[in-house]
Amino acid sequence: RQGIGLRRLGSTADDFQQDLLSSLYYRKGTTVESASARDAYEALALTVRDRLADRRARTAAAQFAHNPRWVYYLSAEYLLGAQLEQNLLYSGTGDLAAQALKPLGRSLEEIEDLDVEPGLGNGGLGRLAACLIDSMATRDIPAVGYGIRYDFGIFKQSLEDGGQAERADDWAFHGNPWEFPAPDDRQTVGFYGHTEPVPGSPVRKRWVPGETVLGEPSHMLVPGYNTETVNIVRLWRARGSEASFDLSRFSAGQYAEAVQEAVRAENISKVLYPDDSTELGRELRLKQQYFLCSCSLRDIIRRFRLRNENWDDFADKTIIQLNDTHPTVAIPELMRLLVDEYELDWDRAWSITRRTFAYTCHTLLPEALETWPVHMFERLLPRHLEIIYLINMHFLREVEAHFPGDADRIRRMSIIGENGERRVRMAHLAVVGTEAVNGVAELHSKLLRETVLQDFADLWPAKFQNVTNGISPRRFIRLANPRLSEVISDGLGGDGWLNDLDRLAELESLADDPAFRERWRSVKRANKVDLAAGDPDSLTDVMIKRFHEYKRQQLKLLHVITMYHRIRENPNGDWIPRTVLFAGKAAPAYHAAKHIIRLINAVAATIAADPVVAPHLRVVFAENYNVTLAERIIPAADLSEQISLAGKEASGTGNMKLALNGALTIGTLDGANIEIRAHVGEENFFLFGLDAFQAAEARINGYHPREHYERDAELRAALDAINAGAFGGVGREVAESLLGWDEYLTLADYRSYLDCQEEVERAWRDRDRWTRMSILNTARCGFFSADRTVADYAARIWRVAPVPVPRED
Ligand SMILES: CCc1ccc([C@H](C)CC(=O)N[C@@H]2O[C@H](CO)[C@@H](O)[C@H](O)[C@H]2O)cc1
Repeated sequence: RQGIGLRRLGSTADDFQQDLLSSLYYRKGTTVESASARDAYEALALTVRDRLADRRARTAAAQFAHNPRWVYYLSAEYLLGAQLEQNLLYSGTGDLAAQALKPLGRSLEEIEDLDVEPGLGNGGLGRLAACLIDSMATRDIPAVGYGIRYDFGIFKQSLEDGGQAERADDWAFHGNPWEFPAPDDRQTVGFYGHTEPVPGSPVRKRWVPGETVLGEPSHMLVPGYNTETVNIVRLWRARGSEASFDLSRFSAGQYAEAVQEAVRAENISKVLYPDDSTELGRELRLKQQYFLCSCSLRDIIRRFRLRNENWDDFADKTIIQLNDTHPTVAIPELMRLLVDEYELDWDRAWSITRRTFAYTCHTLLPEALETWPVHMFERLLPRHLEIIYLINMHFLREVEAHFPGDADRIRRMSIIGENGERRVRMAHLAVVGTEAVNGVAELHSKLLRETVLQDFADLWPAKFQNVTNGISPRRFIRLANPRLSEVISDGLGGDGWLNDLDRLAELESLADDPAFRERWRSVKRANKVDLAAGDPDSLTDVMIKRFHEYKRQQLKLLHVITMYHRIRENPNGDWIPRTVLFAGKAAPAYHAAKHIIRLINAVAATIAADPVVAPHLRVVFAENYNVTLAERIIPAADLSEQISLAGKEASGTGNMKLALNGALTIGTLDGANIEIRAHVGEENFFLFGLDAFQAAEARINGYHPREHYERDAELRAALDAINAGAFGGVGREVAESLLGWDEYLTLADYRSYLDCQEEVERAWRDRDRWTRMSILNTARCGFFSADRTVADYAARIWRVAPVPVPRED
């Protein structure tokens, strides 16, 4: 195929205008006169997409020619956020777009409101995946993200009489102009069925699936910032096979039966599971995980064989990062493909497989570590269970060799859990089948080595690493906070810092400049006016994250109730006006978390209705927290609540986003809080509470939450008020669990937290001190760029180097 030259897309305002009109006429089939707002949005999206596709073509050619080691990021979740603003920024066409929309009588703001965000994730893990693929492109690393194109993303949250209500999120109801369907790259995926021996081969088997579905990919462009590279994220959607529509049944009037096979197939990618910490063990979820892995591995092998024919080069040309245990079944799937379909012998296949995969663990919660019943595996993936047994057999021999006669260790480390129902321990399989295992913050990685995965760290110490999370500065300060970005670019002479976030350190000297501090304060105030959550001069105290008892939104609530009591007891006190803003979703089946949401809204209503307290204190619950809302709240925050029980939050990434935007953190020594405090300086961080070791000790030495209730009058008053029904009779379940087991030592940390909040108020009263601390937080957050995170993965785990993409072909 000879490369015929494509006429390059012009870069002038007129070129852009012409391209927008041609998209409107030829791709939307309408005219300027009759174009709807959505027509204008889609025409604009296609015009911007073309410019990125131009770079994509050159990227694909350069990367293909280089035949590098490819990074494949396998994730069941991606929280990509809204695309238009990002792609306007990354294509440098923001002003051209605003200009070109004028003749259509449309403004960019109006059009941007039509840009939905694909909510294909729950929280931290999904957003991290999006930040990392953004940084891989920005760092010119050849990479592909693989995921699932759920028809329905994370549910839409609304409040109904103070409680969370969920509605299906049909995110692509109006279509998605940012994706390229690629039906030619469809893959066939099998389920159920049985295996048959292959004559003459002791190991190979023939799997006869009982059911097959098609996996159809569509990809979205992942542009790098200030570079030519444009990578892709490929999302798989399940379809019934061509023959899945049963015409005879249809013509017999059995309409449902006629389409049932297709419906069954499509159900696989129908909806994202909304749990972010408790595995429900649903078979459909395992089906989703295998569907993702089988489609992606076949696509990866197809790409490998385009440039390579020797299987022994596979691991040198491929590194697959497993985003938590959710895609771990990819390990036995690659073994199945290499042994059963490509007829490699077991040991050769295993050495390739182990060198191909790496695993990132994102949690410490035992209930979040996935295990699947052996009987479910046997039914759904019979061949994979056989392969897992073989992997386990070889592995336990290795354990036996290292720790002869240590039966208990064998039982603890086995991939198959035998206590009670036999279950496949996916984290064990992930550690055994990969060459690198990492946690997502120093403390988390240390606790992984010393607790949940200690046995494995004893056996393979070199395998365990840490790669502290990071965030995309393009989305979470440049796009979210243009005012602050402008102040920074003025101070640093241009926006180079967006590709080199450590340059923020140059701001430190400006912290002593009163004029700069004044500008800094006015930006924060303007962002608070935009957010309109409350009095822009009040201390905006923000807690935005998924609801979970370990994150301790309940502790923030006890502080609010105590403030409420204090103000009522001393109405004329010199109170600092404070706006407490909560946002976040609870997994629909997580009732304890939903009780906390209900109590927050009841307390908010009680305070709002109280003429004595309302002038000083306001509680707001912002509905339907997602990436777009985060981009609105973070720039307006003064105080960042990172108050999880030490040892429970693997890292956190919201903490990084808030600190980068000049919010001061009140937090425990948990996850990345520790590293944030180390970078911004202890004097610029409000620390409280037990550390991870003390928390573990407290539980071991017998923890009695009632003792704190008895001992602390303000705490007792807060809990008694809840139990007395002071807040619309809501919240008794919350008080009960705190006075009962209090799993996350909320009462133990209450007093230290309250004292720390007084420290916060003392600092707030000194505006210059607060503003200096805020500037220094931003200046010292360079480390938390996802570009640094990706550079760490590339150097220490992926062992890949950037592949530059030429500006012109
Ligand atoms: C099986 C159900 C399930 C689903 C998702 C998860 C995720 C691992 C939960 C998650 O999002 N973890 C968060 O990952 C972030 C990115 O590394 C960290 O910053 C957060 O601390 C961690 O809670 C666990 C269990």
